[in-house]
Amino acid sequence: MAIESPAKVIDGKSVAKQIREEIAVEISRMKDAIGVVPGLAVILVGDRKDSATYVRNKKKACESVGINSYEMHLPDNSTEEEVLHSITRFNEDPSVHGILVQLPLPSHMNEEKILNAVGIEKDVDGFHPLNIGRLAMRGRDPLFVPCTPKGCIELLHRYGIQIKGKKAVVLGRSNIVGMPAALLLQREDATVTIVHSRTKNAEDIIKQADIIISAVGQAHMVRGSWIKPGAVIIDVGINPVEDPNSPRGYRLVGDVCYEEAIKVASAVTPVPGGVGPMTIAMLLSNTLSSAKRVYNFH
Ligand SMILES: NC(=O)C1=CN([C@@H]2O[C@H](COP(=O)(O)OP(=O)(O)OC[C@H]3O[C@@H](n4cnc5c(N)ncnc54)[C@H](OP(=O)(O)O)[C@@H]3O)[C@@H](O)[C@H]2O)C=CC1
Ligand SMILES: Nc1nc(=O)c2c([nH]1)NC[C@@H]1CN(c3ccc(C(=O)N[C@@H](CCC(=O)O)C(=O)O)cc3)C=[N+]21
Repeated sequence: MAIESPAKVIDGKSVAKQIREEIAVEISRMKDAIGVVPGLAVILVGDRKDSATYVRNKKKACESVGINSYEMHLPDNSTEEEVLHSITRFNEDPSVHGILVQLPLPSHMNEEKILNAVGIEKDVDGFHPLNIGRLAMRGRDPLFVPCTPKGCIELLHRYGIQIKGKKAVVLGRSNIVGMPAALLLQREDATVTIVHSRTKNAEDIIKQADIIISAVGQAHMVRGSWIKPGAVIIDVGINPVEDPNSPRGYRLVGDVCYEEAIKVASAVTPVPGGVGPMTIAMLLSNTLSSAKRVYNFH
């Protein structure tokens, strides 16, 4: 009987902690040398509970590494002009090096118009079309790479997983995760296929992948039988499922059926504790590089 080698858990939580420690060292080095402390501004519109939690976590993470954080909380019924006004203020404020507009915005707002207003040199989310355009072009470099896809690639690098020449499948094509993740994998010389809601035979395509990055937002969609033995799985999905045994009444699971995947794959990220903490670590990293760029400090 063949002995299955157990899949390796890709521990995003501990890698993120290590990255935060590296960032903290850099921040104190910069403060000592030139007296500058990086600043991140977060704009939150409305009262979505999940968004409020994310914003709180980002603030805590800033504090833990020594980044100044500024928060603008606007009510759900604010006008687009009010949001644009806060963005302009932060664009002009020299103590702010990164601006993040928490998504989703209330449905009456034009997301494109609002995200375009963030100065590209402070766009630490990497959502500005000019940043995405540069990410897509050969020989060009964006000022900032979107945090979640960057966190996925960073996990692969830190676990010594080769990307070059590999077959990668990305599930999902959103502007904030799937599409930039596919662009990044391609820049790393993977051969990339994107699966979305209109894809036929998704299972067959996924089964060929050496590397899977999943960002569809469908609990447990990817089953163990869809995975090639030895594949590496980065599960971005964060999906609440009912769980009467959990104090909140629900728990979070990924897009991939973890219990099945761990038996087939060579490495898997858990949810929670995988990509989520990396997203926040990359946001801190982008904010630090933004401040370094302003002062030409290396
Ligand atoms: N860990 C982290 O840091 C982060 C996690 N997330 C999580 O990642 C997930 C995806 O987020 P986001 O990209 O914003 O989501 P979106 O809803 O914007 O995009 C989902 C994508 O998945 C595709 N899709 C949906 N259902 C299926 C299906 N059954 N088969 C194949 N493709 C499908 C959609 O296809 P189509 O384009 O055809 O509609 C779309 O491209 C969510 O669970 C979210 O909570 C998001 C951001 C950060
Ligand atoms: N402008 C903008 N930028 C974003 O980057 C952005 C956004 N809007 N809107 C929402 C999504 C979602 N997102 C997450 C970040 C961290 C965790 C995270 O840290 N999760 C933990 C814990 C989750 C928990 O327990 O609640 C984990 O997976 O271990 C999750 C999700 C960033 N997003």
